[in-house]
Amino acid sequence: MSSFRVKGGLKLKGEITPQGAKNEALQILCAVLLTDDLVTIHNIPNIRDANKLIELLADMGVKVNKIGPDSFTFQADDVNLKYLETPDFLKKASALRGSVMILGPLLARFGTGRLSKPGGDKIGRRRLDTHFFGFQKLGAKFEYDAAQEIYKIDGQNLKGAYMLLDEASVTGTANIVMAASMIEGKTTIYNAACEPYLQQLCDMLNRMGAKITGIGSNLLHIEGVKSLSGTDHRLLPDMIEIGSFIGLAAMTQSEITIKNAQIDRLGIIPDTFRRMGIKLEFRGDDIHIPAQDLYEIETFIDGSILNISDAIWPGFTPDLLSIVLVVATQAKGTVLVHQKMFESRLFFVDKLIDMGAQIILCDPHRATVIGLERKNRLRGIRMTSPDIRAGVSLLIAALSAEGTSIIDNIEQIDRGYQYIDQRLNALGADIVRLD
Ligand SMILES: CC(=O)N[C@H]1[C@@H](OP(=O)(O)OP(=O)(O)OC[C@H]2O[C@@H](n3ccc(=O)[nH]c3=O)[C@H](O)[C@@H]2O)O[C@H](CO)[C@@H](O)[C@@H]1O
Ligand SMILES: C=C(OP(=O)(O)O)C(=O)O
Repeated sequence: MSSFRVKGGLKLKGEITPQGAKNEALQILCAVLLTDDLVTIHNIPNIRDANKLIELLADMGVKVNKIGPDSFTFQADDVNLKYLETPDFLKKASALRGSVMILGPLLARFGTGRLSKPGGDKIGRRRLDTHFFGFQKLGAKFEYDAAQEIYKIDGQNLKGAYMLLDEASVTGTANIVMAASMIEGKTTIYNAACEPYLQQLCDMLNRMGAKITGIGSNLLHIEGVKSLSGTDHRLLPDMIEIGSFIGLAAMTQSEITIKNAQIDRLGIIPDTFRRMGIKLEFRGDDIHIPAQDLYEIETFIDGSILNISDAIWPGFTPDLLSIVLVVATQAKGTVLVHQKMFESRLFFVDKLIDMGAQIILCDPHRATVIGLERKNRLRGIRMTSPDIRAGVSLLIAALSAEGTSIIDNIEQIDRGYQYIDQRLNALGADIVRLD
């Protein structure tokens, strides 16, 4: 288990370029299984989850070649389906959440798929029902071996169908879209997730020869095709990393410019930080955050306390609520953070309270933060990172705190933020990795 030693209280300054998007990478990497042609992907972040998925694909027989610092080619022309039965596959697949999206491509292309319970953050119940409901609608047979925790999915001659998803699951929609793109007939998915990463996946599949319309909406139409061909794809900048850097700049009173942020794909994220009183300036496609002594959280029009909650896209992503929460600890004003999707994502506030923050955890889903207005600094402490986004929030808290903090279990942070210590140190932070 590795740790970060973080010296607090330093102001950062400079430019930072966001990495390629983690959650897009996981969808796009799985899509390489849909064709025996060459697929080239650029801007792949060097993070644990992407690397583990690339390794898994290689173990399945996909030919993987690194052709640039963040560019890879993939060719799935000789997939070893027998490998799916091995304990090695089941162990590796369960190490990350994104591996679940190999099922759709495997089903469409080979009529079969196997997976052990996928990993990812322990941030509450993370059911997969929507994925299997969708596959079943297409005619697949689903079996869950509870003793071994293995999901089995089989189905030759699948046929397109109409389906109304029980929830707009992000990875579920990606999985069903990939399965439906290469089977007979027309599939309609209503209540589909529609976030930018899914739009990117659908655009990529269309470039490969798929026929998907309704992209960007919650009603997708997919006309199945017989085969898909190779393509070239570039991942978007990671919007969660961008939000994290906005929060970091505000908390540490730093002047930071986030380069090439693809602002048009960030949805409601910039305005949500603006509601917290953080000044953001768009300079072309860069986001400039000036050093701010104090930021004041808005109230609602009637004067009542601001409530920031997550919602499916185009609502505010749940992955940035932990950042919002930590940023609020030094603001002027009060905010109610309501994490509707996940029931275990707010427990990390006890660490912020130990650091001196004023937070009332109302219940597992809601926390009220009363900003300290910088009258008191947070204090550096030793703490453990429970999940990827709480981990980065604790890192932001530690960077703004008085004294030194140790953050343990930083493998969680490494899951989704590439070279975060080196990149922030280049802006003037003092973070030491202790192995
Ligand atoms: C690898 C990946 O891409 N992970 C992301 C993906 O996870 P993932 O695809 O696993 O998340 P889902 O969209 O399936 O659902 C997330 C949670 O929200 C609940 N839910 C979902 C939809 C809905 O309409 N109502 C509802 O309550 C689900 O029951 C579940 O507990 O999307 C999540 C929601 O944006 C993000 O937090 C994850 O970072
Ligand atoms: C929860 C997240 O990731 P995963 O779905 O991979 O656990 C996240 O990226 O915030």
